[in-house]
Amino acid sequence: MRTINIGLLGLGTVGRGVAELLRDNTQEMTRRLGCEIRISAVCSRSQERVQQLCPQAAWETDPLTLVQRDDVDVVLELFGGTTLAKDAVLKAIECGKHIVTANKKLLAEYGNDIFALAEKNNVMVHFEAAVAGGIPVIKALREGLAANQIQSVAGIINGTSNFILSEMREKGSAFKDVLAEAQRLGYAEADPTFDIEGHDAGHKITIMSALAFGTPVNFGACYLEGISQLDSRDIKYAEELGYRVKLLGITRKTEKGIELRVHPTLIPESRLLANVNGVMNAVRINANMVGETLYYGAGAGALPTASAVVADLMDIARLMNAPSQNRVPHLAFQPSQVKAQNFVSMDNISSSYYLRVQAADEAGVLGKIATLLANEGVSIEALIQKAVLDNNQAEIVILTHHTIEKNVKTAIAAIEAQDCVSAPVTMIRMESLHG
Ligand SMILES: NC(=O)C1=CN([C@@H]2O[C@H](COP(=O)(O)OP(=O)(O)OC[C@H]3O[C@@H](n4cnc5c(N)ncnc54)[C@H](O)[C@@H]3O)[C@@H](O)[C@H]2O)C=CC1
Ligand SMILES: N[C@@H](CC=O)C(=O)O
Ligand code: NA
Repeated sequence: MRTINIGLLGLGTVGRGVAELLRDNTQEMTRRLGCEIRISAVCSRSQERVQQLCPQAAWETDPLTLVQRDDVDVVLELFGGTTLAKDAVLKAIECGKHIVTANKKLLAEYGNDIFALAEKNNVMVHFEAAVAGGIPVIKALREGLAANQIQSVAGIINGTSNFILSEMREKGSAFKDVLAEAQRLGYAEADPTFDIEGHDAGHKITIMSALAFGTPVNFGACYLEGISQLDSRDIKYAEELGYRVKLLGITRKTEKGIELRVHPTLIPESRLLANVNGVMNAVRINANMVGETLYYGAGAGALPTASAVVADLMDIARLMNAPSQNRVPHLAFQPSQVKAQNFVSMDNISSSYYLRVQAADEAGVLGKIATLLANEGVSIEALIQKAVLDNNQAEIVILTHHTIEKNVKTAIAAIEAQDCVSAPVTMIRMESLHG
């Protein structure tokens, strides 16, 4: 029976998961695949860990040496980061080795160079684990939905942020307290900036946007706004109005161009996405033939992520001897058809908005605010006045109809300039999820 030899870079959370999966599922995988997968070499900082998890594999300390070994056919890049991981991936491709990576940062920032080099060297780079971990959403975008024109992708694609938002809603806790809890439970990184400021979700939606619309990967075009500034009051008020607040990655094709953004978003509580809680992920894709499809599951964790890594490995094993035209293109479209397109600036996106205004609790204030919104063509869908605060202050919560973002921003600036308004206006975008 044919054997595919693997070189494994990194034996951290995901690397360990891969080693355990290959140990526990070998028989079933071989039945499906018709060939054997063997880890022949591992680059890890600890030899003891290699002996413990991959006793049959050689220990390498230098990633560039590992990728050049004759007994490595496919390199699994599970280091993370964009320094050594990038050097090792590029070197491996130059040596004609196929790649499986879980590294969304690497692909969102350097994917174009990596895929171009892979095309040139006739190798495959697979990356299912990089987006929504164990959920096969890359497979869906590249293959399952290949007969469609994709219209939009929207997803809860950062488990740490979703855990924090779920706890804030259920327990009314403050952001910083839940973050500490997420760190204690091991969900968030010691430096959780990447998760909570939207970078991780931005990397993932950037990759999905390229696959959906046939563009180069363009992380620079992605608007990022995380959850660190969210106040639990807004989550509570949103809930009273029938909405949940989620950190969404959104990409959408419009007449003006492609929208690509990550930000906290109000979603009607009846929608499935609004009910994805804790560390779970979900991605909703709208496409012109199939309509709406939704993908839900574990977006992180050793074994769910390993499930995606090893499925990629199995795809590569099947296609290794196939002519290159039989392979699925890296960015879903033929390389010659991957074309840059206009991205819509945030000022020009169309959305509805949740606004919270803190103002003097006196006659005429509501009317003044409504007029300032109307002056910019912003129409109000709902308006409630919340509890009277100290010092004769009230909070006014407004939901708007769909409008262009720059109109809302101009209206907010005018509202904030009023003497009766005593704090910056809170603005959260709302998602109608109509495609
Ligand atoms: N942890 C998760 O649930 C998920 C992780 N990912 C991605 O998978 C990749 C790996 O993530 P984790 O396993 O969580 O990270 P990790 O930090 O647990 O593991 C990385 C491992 O690589 C090792 N490493 C890094 N540079 C090395 C070097 N020069 N020589 C030897 N060893 C080196 C580290 O010591 C560590 O053991 C990242 O790109 C991450 O974004 C993707 C989806 C989910
Ligand atoms: N940090 C990520 C896990 C990997 O993608 C998350 O919290 O979802
Ligand atoms: Na995935």
